[in-house]
Amino acid sequence: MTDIWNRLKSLRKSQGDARISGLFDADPNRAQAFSTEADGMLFDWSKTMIDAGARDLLLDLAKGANVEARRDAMFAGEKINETEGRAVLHTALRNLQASVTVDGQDVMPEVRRIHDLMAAFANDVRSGAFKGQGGKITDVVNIGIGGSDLGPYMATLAMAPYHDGPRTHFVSNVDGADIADTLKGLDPTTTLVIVASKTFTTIETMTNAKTARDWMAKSVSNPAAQFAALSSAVDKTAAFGIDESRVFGFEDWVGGRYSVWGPIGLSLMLAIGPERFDEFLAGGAAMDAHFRTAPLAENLPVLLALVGVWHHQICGYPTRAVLPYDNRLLRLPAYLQQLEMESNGKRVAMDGSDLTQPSGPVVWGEPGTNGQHAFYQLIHQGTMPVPCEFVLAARGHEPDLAHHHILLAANCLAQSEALMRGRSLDEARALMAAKGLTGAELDRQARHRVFPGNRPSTTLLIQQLTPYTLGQIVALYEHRVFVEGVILGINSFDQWGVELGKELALKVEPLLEGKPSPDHDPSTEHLAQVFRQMRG
Ligand SMILES: O=P(O)(O)OC[C@H]1O[C@H](O)[C@H](O)[C@@H](O)[C@@H]1O
Repeated sequence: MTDIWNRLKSLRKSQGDARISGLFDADPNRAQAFSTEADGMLFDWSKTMIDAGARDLLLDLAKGANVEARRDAMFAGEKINETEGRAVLHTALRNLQASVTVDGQDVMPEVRRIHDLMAAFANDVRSGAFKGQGGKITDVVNIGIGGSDLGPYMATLAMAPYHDGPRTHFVSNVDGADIADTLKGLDPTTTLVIVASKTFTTIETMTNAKTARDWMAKSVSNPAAQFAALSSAVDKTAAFGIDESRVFGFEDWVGGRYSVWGPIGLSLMLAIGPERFDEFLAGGAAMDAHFRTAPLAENLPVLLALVGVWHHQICGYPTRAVLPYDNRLLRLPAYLQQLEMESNGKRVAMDGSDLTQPSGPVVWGEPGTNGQHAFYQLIHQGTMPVPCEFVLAARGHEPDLAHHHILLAANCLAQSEALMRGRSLDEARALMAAKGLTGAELDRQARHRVFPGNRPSTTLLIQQLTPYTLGQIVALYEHRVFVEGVILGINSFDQWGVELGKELALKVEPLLEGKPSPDHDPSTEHLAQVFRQMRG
């Protein structure tokens, strides 16, 4: 492995100032050769500095890290999450016909049973067979945070054209503003509250759940009857008073940020109905099948991961931007931030040794075209390249607004072209000369208008954003994160890095209330003191 890493780094060095556009000049077939199609999607990774030599070495890296064996171990239910002693089987939630054993036990009958219970409940809510104390459920509030919020929230926004159920709302932040703003205007007698928490101990979620119960108790005699719970700690849900008929459980082998496929997806299922939800699962399952069977060189998650490794670990670009040209994928970047950074933002390898390569990159983004009018300035002319990952659907959902869609798509393609091509000093000078400038002023103005170009990007092109293609996209990114983690030797399925802050929050709370709380640093003590003064 060390040898392959070194060869990749020297290959990159040897590229010097070579330009991506030069790769196209050298290989007229590059656009096709560095585009990969699978199950109706196209991943174009030609606008990068990965040439045939780099591609082969990157594939060697994947082989050397035993990506295929680790993948098979994951699907087989082996306990690949070694620091928590758990299997990693979110894939089982979307492959309902599969047979999967954990500790020698077939887990699928229970997965199917819960799936069917959820579907029956969703149908009852949607039809009005399950009622609130004031009649048919009109609104659903999902209370959860992290993986118990980001997945269903992202997917529910993405699937807006398919909504034919109750309105859905999401509360995550412990900031009372979140729940106050959400509940304002809702009718407690026709609202269903879903408490989504894998552990059912997360303080933000429990605090919000109690506030929602108090809110409901002012209007209905039995608030708990309008609550449902999604959790892998089903014993704790009873203490909250939620009847077990509305408790949908899952096992600890479903990680929080991988949990949208099962009970945590209930709000999505309520919004679009169980049949559409199953199409979402089918899209994920199709990506699983592709990931398990396609050769590495044609395997979309593997290629996405290799492009990621190339840009971050080899080229040293610290971040990557995810830029969906699809307004309904508004929350995809936030969702991917958790998926990628919580999974691969780690400094030690599975065996506890220091990582020999940088951990995963910072991931960020916004939908296009909005980002163009905000931060693309830096992407085009800042000193640090930002690899961009564009996502685009060929068709929108508004036939009457097809001209909007063409304009949207034109912007997406134009951005990746501009990033690669840039604008030379000569071109900028010609522009300024055409405006009548001359001499030093022409030079000065021209320099501001130079675009260095040679900035890498990839484009994921899908036909249309449907439940099925959304499932494909989410599973694609999940497996990409997995492959990157395997290549880096990381356990992508724990998140110890979130613990310390949670622990300290419990100790800071008394400090803010002026109660004794030892062992804080002077800055924290001072901030708490001023905070108390400001509160009056
Ligand atoms: O679903 P819960 O148990 O409430 O957890 C919610 C979230 O909080 C934790 O701190 C983790 O960082 C996340 O991975 C998790 O998704």
